[in-house]
Amino acid sequence: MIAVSGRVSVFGKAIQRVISRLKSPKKVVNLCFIFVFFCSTLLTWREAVVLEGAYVAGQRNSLDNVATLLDRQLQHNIDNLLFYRNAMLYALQSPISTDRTRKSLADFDIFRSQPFWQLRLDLNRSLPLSGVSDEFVASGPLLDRDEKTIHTELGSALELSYIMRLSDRSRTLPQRVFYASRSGFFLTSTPPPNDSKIVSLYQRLVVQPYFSSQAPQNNPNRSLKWTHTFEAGRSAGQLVTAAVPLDYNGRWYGVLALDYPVESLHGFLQHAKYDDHAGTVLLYDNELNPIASSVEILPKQPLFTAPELAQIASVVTAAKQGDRGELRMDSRFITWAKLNNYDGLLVKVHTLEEGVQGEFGRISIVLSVLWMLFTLMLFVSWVVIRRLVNNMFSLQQTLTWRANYDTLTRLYNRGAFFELARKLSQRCQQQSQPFSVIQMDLDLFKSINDRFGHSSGDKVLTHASMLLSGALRKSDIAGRVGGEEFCIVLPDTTLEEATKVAERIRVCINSQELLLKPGKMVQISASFGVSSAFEFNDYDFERLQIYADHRLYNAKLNGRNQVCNHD
Ligand SMILES: Nc1nc2c(ncn2[C@@H]2O[C@H](COP(=O)(O)OP(=O)(O)OP(=O)(O)O)[C@@H](O)[C@H]2O)c(=O)[nH]1
Repeated sequence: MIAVSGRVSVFGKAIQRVISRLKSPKKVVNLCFIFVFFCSTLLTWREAVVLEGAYVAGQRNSLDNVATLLDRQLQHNIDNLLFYRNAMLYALQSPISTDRTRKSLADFDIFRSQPFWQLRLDLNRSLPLSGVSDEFVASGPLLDRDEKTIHTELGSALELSYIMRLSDRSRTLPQRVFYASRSGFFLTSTPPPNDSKIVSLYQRLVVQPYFSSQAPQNNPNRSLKWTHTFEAGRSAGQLVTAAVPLDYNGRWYGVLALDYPVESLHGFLQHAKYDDHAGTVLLYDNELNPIASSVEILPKQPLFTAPELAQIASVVTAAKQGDRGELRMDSRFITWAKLNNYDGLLVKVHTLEEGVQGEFGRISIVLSVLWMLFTLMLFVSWVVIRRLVNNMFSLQQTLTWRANYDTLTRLYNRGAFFELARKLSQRCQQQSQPFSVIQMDLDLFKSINDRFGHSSGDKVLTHASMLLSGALRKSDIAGRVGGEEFCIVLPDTTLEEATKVAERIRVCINSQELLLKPGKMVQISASFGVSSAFEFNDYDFERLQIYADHRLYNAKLNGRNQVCNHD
């Protein structure tokens, strides 16, 4: 406790020392206000930093919610897709032969050369298999109707058609699931009627990149691949597809895939619940082509220019799946998230206008306004206090001046003059220098007052003191010691030199005529008494002043307007 109070007092003393060094109170006031301004700005800035952190976290959470929701949905669908592949693999491994499958396979053998055909086990509980002719298959470079495996594959697909029929259709993200076989048939969750469209449908399935990309030479890892049938500026008919190959016993049978129409992704983003509902969420593919967005109609101008997209790409290319991040782009705040179950990017763009309208924007505005108000108040109080301090300072200076000077003649008054004269005499004594005193009195001053009035007398006093000051060196000092009596001390000056100075002043005063009233010129004169320290071997100022006064009296007696330096 003692140590703490000791430290505080040391600190207080240090502050006092600094303040005492800053002699001007104006400087102290300026310093105090700068300190308060600096502290308030620092606090506001700290609040702004905290607020910004909360804003960034809010934006990140907002996008995270959408990313997690989309990821969960995609994960569920991909799990289903892999389940369908496993079901096909089990069926290929252990085919089930029932009357119905045998009948369907027999139908296939009958219809296989027709341009299109359809097999269905149970109208209510399974989906139809739709197929094309042997001739069509023979013409496709990736197609192959292998006689040894075709029946087993068809049987397995018929089994799958039961399972696919059971799948839940009430999904947040509408999609289509299908199996496209290299053997010239397909099974889809959105089956076509048994008509000529089957051929064009199958044709479309097997020419798309999601089919060809699953050929062993194109996908040696046999992994899931995402592909897009994408056309910039057009969303109708565009698809985002996840596809897995179906391989068994060294043969590539076909592709199991699910595709999302871009509209369904669009709808998903529009209805996804994210906290602030402000900003635009966009889904990009791995080449940063926009696929879907949370706004109904995207602005005609792309949201990002090519260099901005390149900037985003440079940040996200090194990122792994599931990574999140943010960056600032002019006035926009961009948050991005790489999805776990899709090799694309989810981006949220939050503009400055949206930010200002949001909660954080409002708090920031209030904070800025408060800071500005405080700064304004601080400035106003600074102006007022500075004015007060200025007034006090000039009042103090006036009082100090009045305490030391005579207001009429602007020479030292008696008290201040005697104090200074004493110090000067002591200094000269210490340095064994000569020291002289001149006592001066205006001649017949009373008659000037009587003839011309008191104010004219004042004018004469002012005039005489001005001539007196002008005749002195810098080291000499003069003071008004009585009504029309003046005293001058001259350090480092002998009696002879002082007498010369007195004579010079006398001549100066007497040589000029003074206009006291219109047409009334007067010539004034003064008498002088001079004494010096060497002469009396005495440096006591009061005594020297008395000697000089005595000699002044002699000068008056001898007829005035003269200098007397002896008794
Ligand atoms: N106008 C004016 N008169 C002053 C002031 N102080 C003193 N006096 C007047 O100065 C006069 C001094 O008169 P005296 O002491 O009789 O001396 P004198 O008339 O100068 O005559 P001698 O000294 O003998 O030459 C008085 O009448 C004072 O009233 C002042 O500040 N202003």
